[in-house]
Parts: sequence; C-alpha cells; structure tokens
Amino acid sequence: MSASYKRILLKIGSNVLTQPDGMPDVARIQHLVDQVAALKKEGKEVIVVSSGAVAYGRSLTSVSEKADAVSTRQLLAAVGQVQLINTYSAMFGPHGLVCAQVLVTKEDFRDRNHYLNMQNCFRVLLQNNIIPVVNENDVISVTELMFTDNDELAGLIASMLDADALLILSNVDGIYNGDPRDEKSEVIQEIGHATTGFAEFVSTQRSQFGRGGMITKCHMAQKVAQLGITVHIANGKTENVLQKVLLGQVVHTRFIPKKSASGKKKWIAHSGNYAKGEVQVNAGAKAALSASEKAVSLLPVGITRITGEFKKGDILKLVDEQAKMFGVGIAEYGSDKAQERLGQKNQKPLVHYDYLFLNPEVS
Ligand SMILES: Nc1ncnc2c1ncn2[C@@H]1O[C@H](COP(=O)(O)OP(=O)(O)O)[C@@H](O)[C@H]1O
Ligand SMILES: N[C@@H](CCC(=O)OP(=O)(O)O)C(=O)O
Repeated sequence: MSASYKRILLKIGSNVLTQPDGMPDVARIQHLVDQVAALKKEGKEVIVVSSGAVAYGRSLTSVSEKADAVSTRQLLAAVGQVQLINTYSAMFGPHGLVCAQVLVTKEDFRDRNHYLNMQNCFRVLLQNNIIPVVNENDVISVTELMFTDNDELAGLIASMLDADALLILSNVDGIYNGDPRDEKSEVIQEIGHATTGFAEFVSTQRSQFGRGGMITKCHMAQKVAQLGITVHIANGKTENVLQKVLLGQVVHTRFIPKKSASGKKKWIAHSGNYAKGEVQVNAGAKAALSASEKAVSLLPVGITRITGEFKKGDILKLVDEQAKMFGVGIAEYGSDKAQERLGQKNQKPLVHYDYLFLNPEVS
C-alpha cells in the first residue's frame, strides 16, 4: 500500500535531531540518512525538510547573555545551518548521493512567480537525482515573517510538489488520544478528514526544542490530507522508522487523504495567510460558489465590499456576510478595476473557478 509512494516529503523535527542537552544527535542523523539512501535505492524521490540549524549553532558557539531572543536565534541558525548541511552532505556522499541546500521564507509562498521559481528549482533537483534538504531561512525570517514551524513549511512543500506522502518525524509515536506521558493514552492510528476538535486531546505543550507543537501539526496534517496527500506522524527515534511506516509495521498516526485536488488549487489552498486583498460576498454568491456540483466563478455582482490593493495574480481572501473567511482565490484583475465593477452585472469574473479554493467544510 503506502510502499507504493513515489515522491516522499520527509520532515525531521528539532527533537529528533537533538540530544536532551540540545546538542545535535549525529548518530541519529546518520541513521536517518542511511534510511533515506535505502529509499532512494528503491527508486523513490525524497525531499527532506530538516530542522537542526539552531541545535548545530549551539554546538559551535555561545551567545552573549545580553543578546535578545531574535538575535540569538539568527546567530545560532546562521552558524549552525552550515554545519547541518555539511553533515548531510558528508553522510549522503558515501551512499553515492548528492544533496542540495534550499532555504526558504514565508515570502517565497506569497507570490505566484516566486512560487513557480521555487517549484522549478525542486523539479530540476529531483530530475537530477539530488536530495533537496530544506530549512527555513532563519537568518531573515524573524517574528511575523516566520513560519509557525517547519511542519507548516513541510506541508507547503508537499503540496507544491504534489508529493504522495508527507512523513513527519517527531519524538512521540504519533498523536495520542490524551497526554502522551499518561500510560492510558493510546496513539490514534487513523484520522479522517472530517475529524475536528483536536484541542480536546492534544495539548499546546511543546517538546523541549520544538516550536509549533502537536496541535499545529494536526491542523497542517489535516489540511495536507484534504489535498490528497497521505500524512504520517511517527517517532523519528524508532529504528528503521521510514521502512516500518511505509510497510505499516509500526504504530503511528496516519491522516487519510481525500481525493486529489489540482496542482493550482493545492497552492491556493495554503495561501490564505498571504492574501493581498479581501473580498466580501453576499449570501447568494457564497451559496453559488459552494454548490459542489457546478464550477462557478466569482462575479462582481455578488461582491459587496473589497479591501486592500491588489494586482492581477495576487491572492484574495473570500469572506461571507458575517466576515468569516470561506475561501481563497487569485485575482483576475487589479483592485482598481474590481472597485469600479463592484456589485455590477455582466462583468468578467474577479476569481475564475480554476483559481478558487473553498475551505473544506463549505465545498
Ligand atoms: N495528544 C498528543 N499526542 C502527541 N504529542 C502531544 C500531544 N499533546 C501534546 N504533545 C506534544 O507535542 C510534542 C511534539 O511536537 P513539537 O514540539 O512541535 O515537536 P517537533 O520538534 O518534532 O516538531 C510532543 O513531544 C508532545 O510533548
Ligand atoms: N529552522 C529551525 C527549526 C524550526 C522548527 O520549527 O523546528 P520544529 O519544531 O522541528 O518544527 C532550525 O533549523 O533550528
């Protein structure tokens, strides 16, 4: 079954790569590299999203106690990323494999051109049998410009590359139905796309060196599964975990994928945070867009308000009369024209159906 995946996005979390004292766990990285090499030998494409820059930075230098949190992270990540990628490169080498460093920021997902350039770079690396090793560019991604964590980044790349599966390795066996430290808690082995209420059993508590925590992983995983990509969350400290997950030989959490969405829609689905404008529609327009049996574009006649300045190709957030966001789309023309056509009949669609993604609960 899952062993048939051709393209796999592997996310290795901070806690898998670090020892309890925060220093890098080199033996663990070596074992993971050996597992990736084994998958490559089977003809699979593997893209690695690896945390660990800060941990490596910590092993190489110490920061003055006077430095603020942002500067400390910048310094540790800038120094540590060099060693992190050198470690991967040195470990893949003896397997006859070459890896590449790809550092990205949230901004790279904002604009269709950046996005396509990035996608092209991944395509050319994969076509040449190179293993992309991706991390956030922590040096320039600070505060509000940061991804929530590398899980968010991994989800975006999995959908951008239309991966068959996203494997998230953390320091727990999967998502538990209670506190993982409680002996009575059990790993939830399958999560469907309609499951809600993760907050009831997943606490916001994070592991020692993790950033986002399990709750953000759950939300991201469900969104990615909605796009037709199977997501597995497993323990990166288990021996041969990759093979075992793919062969269904280890207890872990699997998010069941929904039928596949188009590539364009996969990109749009993740773009809500990057919208340049907001479009409010009336109830009739929302109902028409949400009728799943028909492909309907958003016409100016159903629009009641437009905010923000945007150009053709920019991302728009769609909100209903209660100001609740229900979808995302790409503008067919800029805000000036859109304002002129607001509420008018017989005008060109502001968002074409092909460039419209509605939140799963309304579509
Ligand atoms: N119900 C739950 N199931 C599994 N883990 C949970 C749950 N609730 C909270 N957690 C915490 O989430 C942590 C993993 O998330 P995170 O810190 O982001 O790790 P990573 O660095 O691997 O991304 C676990 O170490 C665990 O402490
Ligand atoms: N980019 C950072 C890791 C950021 C991060 O979110 O890590 P994780 O908690 O593993 O998802 C680093 O390389 O140290």
